[in-house]
Amino acid sequence: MIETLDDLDVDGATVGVRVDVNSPIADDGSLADDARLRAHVDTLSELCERGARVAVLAHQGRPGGDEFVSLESHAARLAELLDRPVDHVDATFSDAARDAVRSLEDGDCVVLENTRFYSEEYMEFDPDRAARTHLVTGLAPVLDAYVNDAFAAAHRSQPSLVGFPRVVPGYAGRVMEAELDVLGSIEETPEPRIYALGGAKVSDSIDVAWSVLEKGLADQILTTGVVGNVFLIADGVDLGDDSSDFIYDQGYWDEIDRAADLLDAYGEQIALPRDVAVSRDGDRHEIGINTLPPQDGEAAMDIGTSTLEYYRRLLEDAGTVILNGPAGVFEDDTFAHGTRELYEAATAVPTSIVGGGDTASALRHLGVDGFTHISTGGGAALRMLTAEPLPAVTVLDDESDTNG
Ligand SMILES: Nc1ncnc2c1ncn2[C@@H]1O[C@H](COP(=O)(O)OP(=O)(O)OP(=O)(O)O)[C@@H](O)[C@H]1O
Ligand SMILES: O=C(O)[C@H](O)COP(=O)(O)O
Repeated sequence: MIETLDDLDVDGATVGVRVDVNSPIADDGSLADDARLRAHVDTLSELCERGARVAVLAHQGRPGGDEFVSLESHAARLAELLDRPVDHVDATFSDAARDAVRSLEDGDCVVLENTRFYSEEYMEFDPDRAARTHLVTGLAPVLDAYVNDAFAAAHRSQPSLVGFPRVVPGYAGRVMEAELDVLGSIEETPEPRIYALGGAKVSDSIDVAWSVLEKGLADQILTTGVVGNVFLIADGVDLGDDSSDFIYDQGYWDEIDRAADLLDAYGEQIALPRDVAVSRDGDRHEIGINTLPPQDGEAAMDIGTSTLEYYRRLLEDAGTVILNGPAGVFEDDTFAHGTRELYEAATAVPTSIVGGGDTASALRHLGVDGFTHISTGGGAALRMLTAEPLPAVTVLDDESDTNG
């Protein structure tokens, strides 16, 4: 049983709080979206109000990427959201970091620097080895407790996620608790259970499809987005050179064979698009599967109206729907229709769960709400939706008996 903030004697304790505020970054280096920061406000406010001294740990971006930046602007935004001063220190486990943490008063909060500025944090370790990294051995001596609220990163076994609970009593924060409550009991959600898999991460979606069909978790899979296009090609549909080239360029050509194997094994449970939308003379133009391929220069950018009608009918009988990935290129208004309508229809299902950080921001952008649960996690949510354990959760669970 994982311990939560309810089990933590907070008053005057110095608490390291791992959050996931990995966010889109604008060209000028500022935060382009604060949704992930907002998600952690409850945990951080509660700890500060209960008198903890809070040291926030987080990563941002990946080494070498455009979004690999300091957490300075995250700290400034957190100060606004928490309505209290939040300092930023440009160190994570050095003397400067320890001094900043030691000088906290009850209710104070400091954001330490991007954990991934240190190479070990971008490696995966087992928890014992992670506990011996510089990050953990450097910072743990000034912490009385460790709270993991970073559900969206819990599929990574990186030091700041799995190392601390080995050496400091570990607890789940409020985001982690809520996510585990919903996603940890997928098997108990009402049946029939439909998984709607779209977006562009084709290999991840095929992994999920295999796993949930094999385990009997899914009664039906609805395919959309690039995932749907790959399944159509696997089923022998000629989507034309533009869609095929796109799939090839994205490195997903081999996935067509995996999709074909899946169709052989579970074809009756996998629904494929019945039409697609392309851009013709600057307008949306829908083409039925039987009249494909499209003209040169036309790629399948969205599911069409017949597909939506078909999928809506299937959703009418569902007890649970689990959605991941947009149904089309939702960033372009012309092709946002499929995503908006499919997700809208899903809100009428008794239990509707959305996995995926990018999907969540798409829904905000499209103004669709009313789901039972929208996960803060992308990869982490996908892994839980297949009922697979997350390393950062497993270690909290393993250590909970030894918490003081
Ligand atoms: N038919 C299509 N052709 C090309 N791109 C598409 C198509 N359908 C969807 N996409 C693209 O897929 C992208 C989103 O896919 P992705 O798999 O990253 O979503 P996600 O699951 O929400 O991500 P995350 O798991 O990070 O939350 C969008 O940028 C969208 O434009
Ligand atoms: O955005 C995410 O999915 C998490 O923050 C994990 O980031 P990563 O995929 O770079 O490890």
